[in-house]
Amino acid sequence: MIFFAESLLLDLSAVLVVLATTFIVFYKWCFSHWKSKGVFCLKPSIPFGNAGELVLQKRTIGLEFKHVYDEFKKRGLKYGGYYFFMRPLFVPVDLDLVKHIMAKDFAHFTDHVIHINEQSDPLSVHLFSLKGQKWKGLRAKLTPTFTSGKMRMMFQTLVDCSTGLVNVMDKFVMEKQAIDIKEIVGRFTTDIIGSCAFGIDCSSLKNPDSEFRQYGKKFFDTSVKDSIVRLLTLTAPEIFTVLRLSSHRKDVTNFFMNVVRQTVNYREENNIVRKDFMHLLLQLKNNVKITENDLGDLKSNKSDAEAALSMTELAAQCFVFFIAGFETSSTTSTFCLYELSKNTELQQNLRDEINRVLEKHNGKITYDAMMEMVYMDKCINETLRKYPPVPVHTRECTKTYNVPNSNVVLKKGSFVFIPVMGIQHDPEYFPDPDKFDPERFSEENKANRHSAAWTPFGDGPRACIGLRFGVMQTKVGLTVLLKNYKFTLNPRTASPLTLEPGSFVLAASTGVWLNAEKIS
Ligand code: HEM
Repeated sequence: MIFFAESLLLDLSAVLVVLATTFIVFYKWCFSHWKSKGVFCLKPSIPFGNAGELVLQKRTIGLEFKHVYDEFKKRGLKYGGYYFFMRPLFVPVDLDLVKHIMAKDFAHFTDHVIHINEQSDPLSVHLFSLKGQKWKGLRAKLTPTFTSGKMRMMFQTLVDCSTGLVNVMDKFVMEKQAIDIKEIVGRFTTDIIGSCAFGIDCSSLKNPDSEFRQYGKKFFDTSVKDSIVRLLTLTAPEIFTVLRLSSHRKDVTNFFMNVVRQTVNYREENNIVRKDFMHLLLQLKNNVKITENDLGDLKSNKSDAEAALSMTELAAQCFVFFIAGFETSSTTSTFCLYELSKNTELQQNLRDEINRVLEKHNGKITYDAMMEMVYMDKCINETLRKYPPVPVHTRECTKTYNVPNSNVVLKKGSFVFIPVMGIQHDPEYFPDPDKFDPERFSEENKANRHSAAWTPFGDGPRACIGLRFGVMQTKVGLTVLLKNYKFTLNPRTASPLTLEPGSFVLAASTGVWLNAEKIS
C-alpha cells in the first residue's frame, strides 16, 4: 500500500515537473518574439511579461505605457516591444511612425483591439469595437449624426441640463461643503448624454442614486475583477470570443437594452420627434435619410425600406455614446478645474473671457458664444494633453506591415499600443511637461509641433466621432461653473495628485476636492 502511494506521488511529481518545464519553455519561446525581430524590449518575466505593475494595479495603464515610452526614448529608439503576459505588443515612439499607423497606413490598421460577440454580448456591436467593412459601413452611416449642424440642434438640451448643475452647486456652497467635482460634473454629463443618446431625463444631478448614474458608474467600476476583465478585453480579446464570455456585466447589459427597447417602442408608437441622437439613430433604423438642417421624419414612407440599423445595433450605439461620452468629458472638466484651482490667475483669465463673450451674446449661453471662446479651447486642449482621458490608443494590424525604414514586419493580428500619455509628456514636444500652460495651444505653437504629438481624440479615420459633442459639453459645464463660482483646492485633494491604477480612463485616486465661492 505504502509502495503504491509512493509510486503515485513520484508519478505525480514527474508530471508536474514536465508540465512546469513545458510551461517555462513555452513562455521563453514566446518571450523570444521581439528578439527574433531585432526589436528592443525590457526584460520580461514569467508570468506577467512586462506587465507586472499593471496587472498588480501598481500603475495605471497610461503611466505604464509612459514608463515604457520613456525607456525606449531614452535609448534613442523609434519603437520597441512589450509583453502582456506572453502576448507581444508593438509600441511606436517616433511620431512619423505613429502618424503612419494611425492615418497614412490606416489600411493596415483598421481595427481597435477589443472583443466583439453579438450573441453573448449584444452591447459589444458598437462603433468603437466593430471591425473592417462592418465598422466602415456604420461609421459612414453615423457620421451625419455628429455634424456641427446636429450639434447646434442638440445644444439647448445641454444648456437645460446646466440649471440642475447650478442648483446642486448652490447647495454645496450654502452648506460650505468641500465638493467632489468629478462626481458633480459626472452627474451633469450623465444627464446630458442620457438625454441626448437615450432621450431620457436621468435626473442624476437631482438624485445621485438615479439608475443611470449607478449603471454608468458600474461600467467604470475599478474593482480588481472589473479592472482585470477590462485589461483582458484590451490585450487578450480572443478569450471572450472563444469562451463566449461577455465583457459587460449582465445587469448593465439588461438595463441598457431594456431602456432602449422601451424608448424606441414609445417613440415609434407615439410618433415622438426629439432633437437628439436617439432620433437620428431611429431614422437610420427606419431608413429615413438624415438631412443637415431639419429634424426629418421618424419613419420612412417606403414600406419595403430595409433597416440600416437593427434594434441590437441601435442599442449598442446608444450605449457607446453614453459610455464614451460621459466619463471622458467629466474627466476633462475635472482635471481642468483642478489645474485652474491651483492657478487662480489662469482661472480668472478664463472667467474674463467667458464674461466678455457672454455679454456679446446678451448673457445667453449659445452655440455661437461657445465657438468664440478661444482661451477656453486652449485650457481644454492643455488639460487633454496633461491628462488624456484615453491614455493609450490601440490598433490591430489587419494586413501585413513593413515598419518604414526597418526590417521589422508586423504580421496580421499583431497588436499596436500607442503611448499617448508618454508622447504628450515628452519634453521634446512639450517643454516642462508638468506645467499647465494653455499657451502651448496658441496658433503659432500648434503650427510648430508634429501633428501626432497631441492626439487625445485619436487620429485618422478611426478618431473620435464624438469630438465636437465632447468638447461642447465640457465647454458648457466650465462656462456655467466658472461664471458662477470661484474655485480653490480643498486639502482633501492629494498633493501631488495620484492616478487610480484600476481605471482605464484617467482618474485621480483620491478624487478632486474643491471649495467654491458664489460670485454675486
Ligand atoms: C473629451 C471627450 C472625449 C475624448 C477625450 C474621447 C476620446 C476618444 C478616443 C481617444 C477614441 C479612439 C480614437 C482612436 O482610436 O484613434 C474615441 C473613439 C470614439 N469616441 Fe470619443 N472621446 C470623447 C467624447 C466622446 C463623445 C461625447 C462621444 C459620443 C457621444 C464619443 C464617441 C466615440 C466613439 C463612438 C468612438 C469610436 C469611433 C470609431 O471607432 O470609429 N466620444 N474617443
